Amino acid sequence: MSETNEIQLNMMIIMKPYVILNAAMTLDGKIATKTGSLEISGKEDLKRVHELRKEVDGIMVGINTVLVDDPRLTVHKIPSIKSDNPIRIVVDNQGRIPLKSRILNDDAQTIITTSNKVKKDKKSLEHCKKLSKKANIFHSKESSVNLKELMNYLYSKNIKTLMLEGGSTLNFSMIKENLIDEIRVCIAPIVVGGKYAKTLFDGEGFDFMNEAINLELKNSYQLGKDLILEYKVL
Ligand SMILES: NC(=O)c1ccc[n+]([C@@H]2O[C@H](COP(=O)([O-])OP(=O)(O)OC[C@H]3O[C@@H](n4cnc5c(N)ncnc54)[C@H](O)[C@@H]3O)[C@@H](O)[C@H]2O)c1
Ligand SMILES: Nc1nc(=O)c(N)c(NC[C@H](O)[C@H](O)[C@H](O)COP(=O)(O)O)[nH]1
Repeated sequence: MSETNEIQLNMMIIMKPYVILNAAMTLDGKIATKTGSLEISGKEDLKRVHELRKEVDGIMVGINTVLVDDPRLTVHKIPSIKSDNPIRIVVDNQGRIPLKSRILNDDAQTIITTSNKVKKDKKSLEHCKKLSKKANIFHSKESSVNLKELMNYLYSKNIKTLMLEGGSTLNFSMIKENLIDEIRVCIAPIVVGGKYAKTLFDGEGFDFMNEAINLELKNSYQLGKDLILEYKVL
């Protein structure tokens, strides 16, 4: 894993963490069913995911993943100690994380990143005040979190390697901004279908194939019943 790299923000060259997107999907590319049910990968894959969580400095998800899954984002499926847990980051424009969410527990530090929508709404502002007792808050000045600015902020907080764990909307925003360095995907031998089920990348998508992000397959192997594919983003 190369540790750091550079990006351009407002004509300036800034530093960002090395970002690995990790996800589990069905053969038909779904990362959850339309109801949010998500037991996709096998126990061997979950161990691989937790080994990766242990290796990185930070782990990031979008607000919908927190609302749907209530994840801990800690290392708990392999032997570990508290200091193995990466710093957790949630991209949450309006500061909607419920105070009882497991991501706010004491097992690791949490950074919540919000947008200028918070300052325009009294209720959000009050909720964010409560959240700030349990997490650090990064306020983006724009109406949707500026991901390049966020990457630079995380780098300044010593997060040199970052695992991105979804969901589909944040995955697309991150790849569109050229912020992902590597993709590791677990393909489970199942099919669920459903046009409303989330896929690995949703968001608005590109209009033309010539806008597609190019990848290079670096490694592939079978793990239990699943297939692991590792790509470098070109
Ligand atoms: N199988 C897997 O590996 C896996 C992993 C994680 C999540 N999931 C699933 O993904 C689903 C959630 O995905 P989703 O797409 O609904 O939501 P998401 O988790 O990607 O969160 C998206 C939200 O983040 C906020 N956001 C703020 N700034 C943003 C920006 N710059 N770009 C993008 N988003 C920004 C917005 O409110 C946006 O709606 C859940 O069902 C979850 O179970 C699956
Ligand atoms: N590798 C993998 N296989 C799956 O079958 C699946 N559904 C996920 N999904 C990841 C998602 O981010 C979940 O929200 C967390 O895995 C929740 O669990 P934690 O308490 O954080 O361990 N990941």
